[in-house]
Amino acid sequence: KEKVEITKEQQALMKIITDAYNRHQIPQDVAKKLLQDQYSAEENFLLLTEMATSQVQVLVEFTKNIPGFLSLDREDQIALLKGSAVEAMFLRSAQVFSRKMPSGHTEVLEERIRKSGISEEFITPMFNFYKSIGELHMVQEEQALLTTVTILTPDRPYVKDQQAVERLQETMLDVLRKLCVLQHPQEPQYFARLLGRLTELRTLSHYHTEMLASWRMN
Ligand SMILES: COc1ccc(-c2nc3ccccc3n2[C@H](C(=O)NC2CCCCC2)C2CCCCC2)c(OC)c1
Repeated sequence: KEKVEITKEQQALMKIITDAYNRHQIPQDVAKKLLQDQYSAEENFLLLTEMATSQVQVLVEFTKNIPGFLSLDREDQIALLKGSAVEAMFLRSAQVFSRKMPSGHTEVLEERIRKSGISEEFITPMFNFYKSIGELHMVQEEQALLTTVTILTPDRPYVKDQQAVERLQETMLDVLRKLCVLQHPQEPQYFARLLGRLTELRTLSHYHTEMLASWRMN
């Protein structure tokens, strides 16, 4: 049984990324807003666009703290941000949804989202994803690293130097793999499950444009 050990450098890398991830959170808590009041489909659509916009700004600030990201070709940095923004948004939504809340709150939040204006056909895949993320019970380091791995996807459209992105992503995957083994010793396939979520995330993100276009406005 190989002894898995996170090196000092990897520890430092994880701390930088996790601190940045926690620092760059959405200003106001959308879940609290949704739990407080019921909004019309139009108001919900507006809320979503506001949240998505502020999330993109947060994402840009977060990526500046990923060691090595700013050393990438400038245009590649933009291609990576554009290519991962929707996935990062759904990943953040899943984490918001899966957060521990007082009993009954998650059910209310789910109901508010189901009735928000999003069209029926997307509700099941979206909640399947949210629940599959929730079942992983990720620690914050894993959440931060998973978002980082998503951003550093080499095969985004228009990325020129894919090798450079691949090297960075490999660095993050190595830390994430070790962290998964140490955090979930009883579940050797946990890391594989985690990466499997990224495939589900990419599929869900393909629906994004249609989800917006089919928002039920009265
Ligand atoms: C494209 O279609 C959709 C549909 C639903 C969501 C969604 N899933 C959620 C799960 C937990 C809490 C909020 C959630 N949201 C919207 C929101 O505000 N998402 C924010 C995006 C940036 C990162 C923080 C979450 C809500 C939904 C209810 C109506 C108002 C917007 C969504 O988030 C991409 C996208």
